Amino acid sequence: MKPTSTAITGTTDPSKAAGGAREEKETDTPGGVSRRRLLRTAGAAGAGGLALGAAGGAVAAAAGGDPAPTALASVGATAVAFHGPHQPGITTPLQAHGHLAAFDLAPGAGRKEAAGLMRRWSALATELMAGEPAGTGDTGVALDAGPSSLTLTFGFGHGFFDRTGLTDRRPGGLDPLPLFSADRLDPRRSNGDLWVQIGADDGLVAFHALRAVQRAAGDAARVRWQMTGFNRSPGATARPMTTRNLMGQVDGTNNPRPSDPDFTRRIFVPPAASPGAPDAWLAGGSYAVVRRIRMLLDDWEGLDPREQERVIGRRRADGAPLTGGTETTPLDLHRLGPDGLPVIPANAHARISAPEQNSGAAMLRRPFSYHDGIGPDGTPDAGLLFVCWQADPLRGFVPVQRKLDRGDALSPFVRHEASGLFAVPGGAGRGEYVGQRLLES
Ligand SMILES: C=CC1=C(C)c2cc3[nH]c(cc4nc(cc5[nH]c(cc1n2)c(C)c5CCC(=O)O)C(CCC(=O)O)=C4C)c(C)c3C=C
Ligand SMILES: [Fe+2]
Repeated sequence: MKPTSTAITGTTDPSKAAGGAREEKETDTPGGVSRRRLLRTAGAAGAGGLALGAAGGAVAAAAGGDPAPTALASVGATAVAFHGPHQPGITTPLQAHGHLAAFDLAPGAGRKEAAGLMRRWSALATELMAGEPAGTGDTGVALDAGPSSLTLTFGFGHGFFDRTGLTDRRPGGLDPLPLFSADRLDPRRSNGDLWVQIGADDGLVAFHALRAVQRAAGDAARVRWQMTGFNRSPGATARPMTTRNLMGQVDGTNNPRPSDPDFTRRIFVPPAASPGAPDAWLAGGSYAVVRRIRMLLDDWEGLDPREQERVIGRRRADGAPLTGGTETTPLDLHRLGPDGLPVIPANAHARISAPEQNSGAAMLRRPFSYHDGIGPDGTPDAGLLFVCWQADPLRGFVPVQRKLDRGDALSPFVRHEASGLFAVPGGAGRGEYVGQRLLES
């Protein structure tokens, strides 16, 4: 099916918005329409503010001809840049579809094979994120679609450094996370030598990228685990909103914002004190903590909605604090109710996890919901693929989770089932691959 669109809002890539100033080769779809041309059409329409009717393609088809290519909807046309100071997929707005995958280097594979793999994956990410096919052997799954905000993000786990003979370059932030008392972790679905996060606003584009990543791994690495998640689709709500999780809560309100003065310091690894420091290669990178957190939805949904709100400390309808205001009003942690007790309970999740309760510890939460079917007892295997980003896990996830583990009102309704910690290198410059500064040092 050819893409049609109802409105075009342009892309995040100025070269596309300008109507295809880029030089890459064009590739033909089976219908004879170049994907490159489709993207250019979208960009040109976006630049001119043109709105196209969804019926356009249907009219052409009814006339018996091959329908003229029409511009992609803005959802499909939006492209995220792969090259830059930081990898994509960290500050990129949440996408509707996500895949997380961990790989282990294959027996016998070492630094040379790891470097080759990162070179291949970086080239692949550059193509796919621009809406290009994955080289000559493309599977065709995404042929009709634009980049759809696709991002690919790559990280290294603890074992990667031993396997590649780079143990002395392993950053301290990769020391294993402590085991928390409520953890019920499955080691087969935890950690891994390499980690890939894929996000896109189209399910086929996301799957296509996952499959291409797996194929490009070749003999160098094997999938250790893979998880699939989702978020709200762009355009599903009347106005852009913070997404909801599967408990129905507005989730992500009090995230650090790129406009915050301390955002970069909190989320990205600073330049090393000396160029020879073991983790100098990680400057501009970040650490991702990944947790598969199952929600015990039957228990949660059995709770009175007012009790649900006290568990979090925010209203379910709009995410506003129980102390009043709107979603973005700060929590008033000191306000007492007529009973003399805090309006936001002492064990409310938002209170316990707030930076002011944790010596300023903060992280950028960027999760996907997941649903992996319904068990024989009727229980949904559903919850949150919790992904959070920070410059140092010991000043982000760890102290907050330690505190949540001791007395979070949400704990009886969730179960941490898998965990991963990955060092995510800074972004690649043009002609560079992700991790090159480590692997070729
Ligand atoms: C260790 C870190 C955290 C885990 C694990 C975690 C799990 C988790 N959270 C929710 C739902 C909500 N969390 C909210 C806020 C919030 N959560 C964390 C940290 C972890 N959450 C932080 C740092 C914050 C921000 C606190 C603040 O500054 O106010 C909220 C409120 C809305 C918001 O700010 O996003 C909700 C809702 C679930 C369901 C969950 C595990 C499944
Ligand atoms: Fe939370």
